[in-house]
Amino acid sequence: MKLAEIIVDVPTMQTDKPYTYMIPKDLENQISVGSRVAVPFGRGARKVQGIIVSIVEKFSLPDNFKLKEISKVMDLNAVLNDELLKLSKWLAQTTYSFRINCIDTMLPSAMHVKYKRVVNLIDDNINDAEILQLFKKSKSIDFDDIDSDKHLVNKLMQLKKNNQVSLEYLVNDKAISKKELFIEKNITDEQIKDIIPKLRKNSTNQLRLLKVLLDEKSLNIKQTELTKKYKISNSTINTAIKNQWITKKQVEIYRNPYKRPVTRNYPLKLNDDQFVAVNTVAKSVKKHENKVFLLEGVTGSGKTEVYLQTIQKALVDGRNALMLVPEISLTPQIVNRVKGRFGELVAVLHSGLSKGERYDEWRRIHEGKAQVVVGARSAIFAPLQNIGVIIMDEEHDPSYKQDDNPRYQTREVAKWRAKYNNCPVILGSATPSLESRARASKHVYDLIKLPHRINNQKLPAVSIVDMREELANSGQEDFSAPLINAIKQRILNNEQVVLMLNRRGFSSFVMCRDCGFVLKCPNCDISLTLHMDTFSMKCHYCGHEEAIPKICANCRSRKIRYYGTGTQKAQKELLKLIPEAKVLRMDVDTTRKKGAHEKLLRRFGNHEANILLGTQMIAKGLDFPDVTLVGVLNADTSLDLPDFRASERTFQLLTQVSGRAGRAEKSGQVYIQTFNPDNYAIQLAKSQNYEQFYVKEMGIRHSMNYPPYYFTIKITANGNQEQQVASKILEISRYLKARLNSNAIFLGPSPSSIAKIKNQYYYQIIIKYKNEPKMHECLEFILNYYQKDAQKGLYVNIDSEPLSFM
Ligand SMILES: Nc1ncnc2c1ncn2[C@@H]1O[C@H](COP(=O)(O)OP(=O)(O)OP(=O)(O)O)[C@@H](O)[C@H]1O
Ligand SMILES: [Zn+2]
Ligand SMILES: [Zn+2]
Repeated sequence: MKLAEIIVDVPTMQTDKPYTYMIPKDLENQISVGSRVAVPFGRGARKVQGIIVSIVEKFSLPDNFKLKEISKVMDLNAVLNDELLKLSKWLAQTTYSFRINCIDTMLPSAMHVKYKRVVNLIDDNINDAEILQLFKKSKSIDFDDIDSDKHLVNKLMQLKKNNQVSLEYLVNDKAISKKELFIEKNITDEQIKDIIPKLRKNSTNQLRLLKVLLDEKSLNIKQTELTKKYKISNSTINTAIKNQWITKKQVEIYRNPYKRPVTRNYPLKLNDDQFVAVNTVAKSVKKHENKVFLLEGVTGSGKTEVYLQTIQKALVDGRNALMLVPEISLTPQIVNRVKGRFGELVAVLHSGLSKGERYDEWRRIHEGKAQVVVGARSAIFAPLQNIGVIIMDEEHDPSYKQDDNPRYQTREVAKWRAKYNNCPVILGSATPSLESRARASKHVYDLIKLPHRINNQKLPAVSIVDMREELANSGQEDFSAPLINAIKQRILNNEQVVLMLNRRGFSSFVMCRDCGFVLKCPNCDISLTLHMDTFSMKCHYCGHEEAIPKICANCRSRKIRYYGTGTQKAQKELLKLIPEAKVLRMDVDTTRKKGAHEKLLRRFGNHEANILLGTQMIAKGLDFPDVTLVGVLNADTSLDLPDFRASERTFQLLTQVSGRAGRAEKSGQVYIQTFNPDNYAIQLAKSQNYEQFYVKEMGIRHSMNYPPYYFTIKITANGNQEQQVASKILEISRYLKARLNSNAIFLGPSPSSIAKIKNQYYYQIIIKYKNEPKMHECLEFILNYYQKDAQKGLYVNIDSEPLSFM
């Protein structure tokens, strides 16, 4: 007999210990390692999802030893191969999360299972009116629809005892593949020519159909094509089926998210630096050598072309390629460049796709039909095999770290997969993360530099505008005189402008001018954000929404002031100052609809506007030759964050956005408006000198004992009883202090910077450490030990190398 070791998904009590189940004879052929199954768990009929991690053959079991059987196989083929199964194990260990969690993250969301309870009517002769009413429409009903009705539930439980109804637990996923009806020719052209003369005179519709069949070279036509293009009615089709001329069949098709044809592009002739870069990496690709390259190339130095030609080399060697970009929907330009180069071989995974589209792309990769995968963070788990190179563009980007369980850093996963596949990784950026640059200094990574822009075009000239003076002189706080003049000049020259409003998320709010009262969310410790599109106040954490107040809730004053420089407000302001400007606004409000982002960029590319005004989302990847001016309206907001990475983020953002100017023949100019003109991050962004910034910032990190000199761990506890949460985190802190070296530095325990979200209180400790052989073991203990509290609604989370300390 065959037994399977299965990791099960029991939401209230997670564990990585596999459970053993019998494989029923009739399922033996359908099951393999890496398959998802539904299994009974615990007492009762409850079923949960599980994944098979190994299969063993046994001749007999000890007496009295009973094993439960697998109930159902959820996939026809294993969903996880050997590599991804091993990866899930490593991921669970290094991110302090549970393996089933990791597996769920690795699969497209369409495959995430839904648990459902249904009640089936067994005994038709029940004469209770209420129960009969319940089962009037169908013999099985959704238990979740009625489970709040205690009276009804009691009745049903009684009936269940009498075996008159049964309760069933179902495990289903939402993965639906799309099917379309096709018409298949059943007769040869010769036969058609025979039939035509024999048709009755008035059978004009039949005649038309036969003629189409003669003209159509292929044997398969979509039914919709027959009806729409050739205007053949469904009744004609049905008659033809009766005559056995044609048959209907269902064909599974892949949804193609890219309806717009991409223009083909061809490899460019590389400049010397690019040539060296491509060939250095290609050597490793060829030798199946596991190495990490840090490609440090200034903005507009042609990094993308280096990626594309390296991918080409891998394909020529018969291997596949994985390319990651941050939040891909934000950079349709890059997707088009990859698709335009490699066409049908490319699969794209990103959050802008519908669930179904994502699932289809995933299956294309799973079935080996795609050789190049481009995607955002979670694409690192694409089931691509035989990988020859992994590329991470903008490797410093914060979106590469997942801030929910499993809290992984994509870079680390990329390195793991590269090792498994014996291939190189390219980490590319104009402003590498300090961690990566430091590793390159220590020769853990190989550093490749592209120090010049394409065609030796100069980096744009950056001017810093002191907004303290502007405010004093003209009262202007959004647009300084030099910036306005420069914009007017560009409009006259028919050149283009990119303006960035550095938003921290909560920039627009309302405040009482008399008492300073700010409206807060009743569920979260955060002020509500003003939304002019819906004319309401919203909480970005829990979705709470209410009307914009007219009267202060605190002092009843009517003097409510709207604060914050939202993009809408900036646009209005700008049009007041320059009425002839044509402005496209790009922010969360204007890009909510699918494809809106791409459309805006296309319109800008077509010169339908001379100004693109947006939030951080315009800072990256855009490559428009006529943009000669970039303005940063408020450089300071990211500096104000109480976080040790604030300067690094600010420098990266300013350098990235500056890099949008002067990328082609015309040279570029940048204005950075700031209230902190002397800050080093802003000063160094002026010279766009990454290396200098790196040295300076490393000095500060060293003196403050911050990463990359220290490793960091953040432990958070949350629950709805503040007292319990606080004492839990204290307990954890004591436990660790007793076991770690005395030179480990503890920050906290303290409330998190947003101490309450959705009525949950958050407390945290941060530990900075150098060498702690016991750390891993201690954290695993904490993770497992506090599972018992999860059932009571008290949660403990561990974040290894958190992005921020907030
Ligand atoms: N060898 C080359 N010859 C001519 N043009 C090139 C070459 N390589 C790249 N380019 C062009 O130079 C421009 C900038 O290149 P690319 O967008 O790859 O830069 P990048 O380094 O990725 O920039 P950023 O980091 O700012 O996004 C693009 O329009 C690209 O087509
Ligand atoms: Zn007030
Ligand atoms: Zn809220």
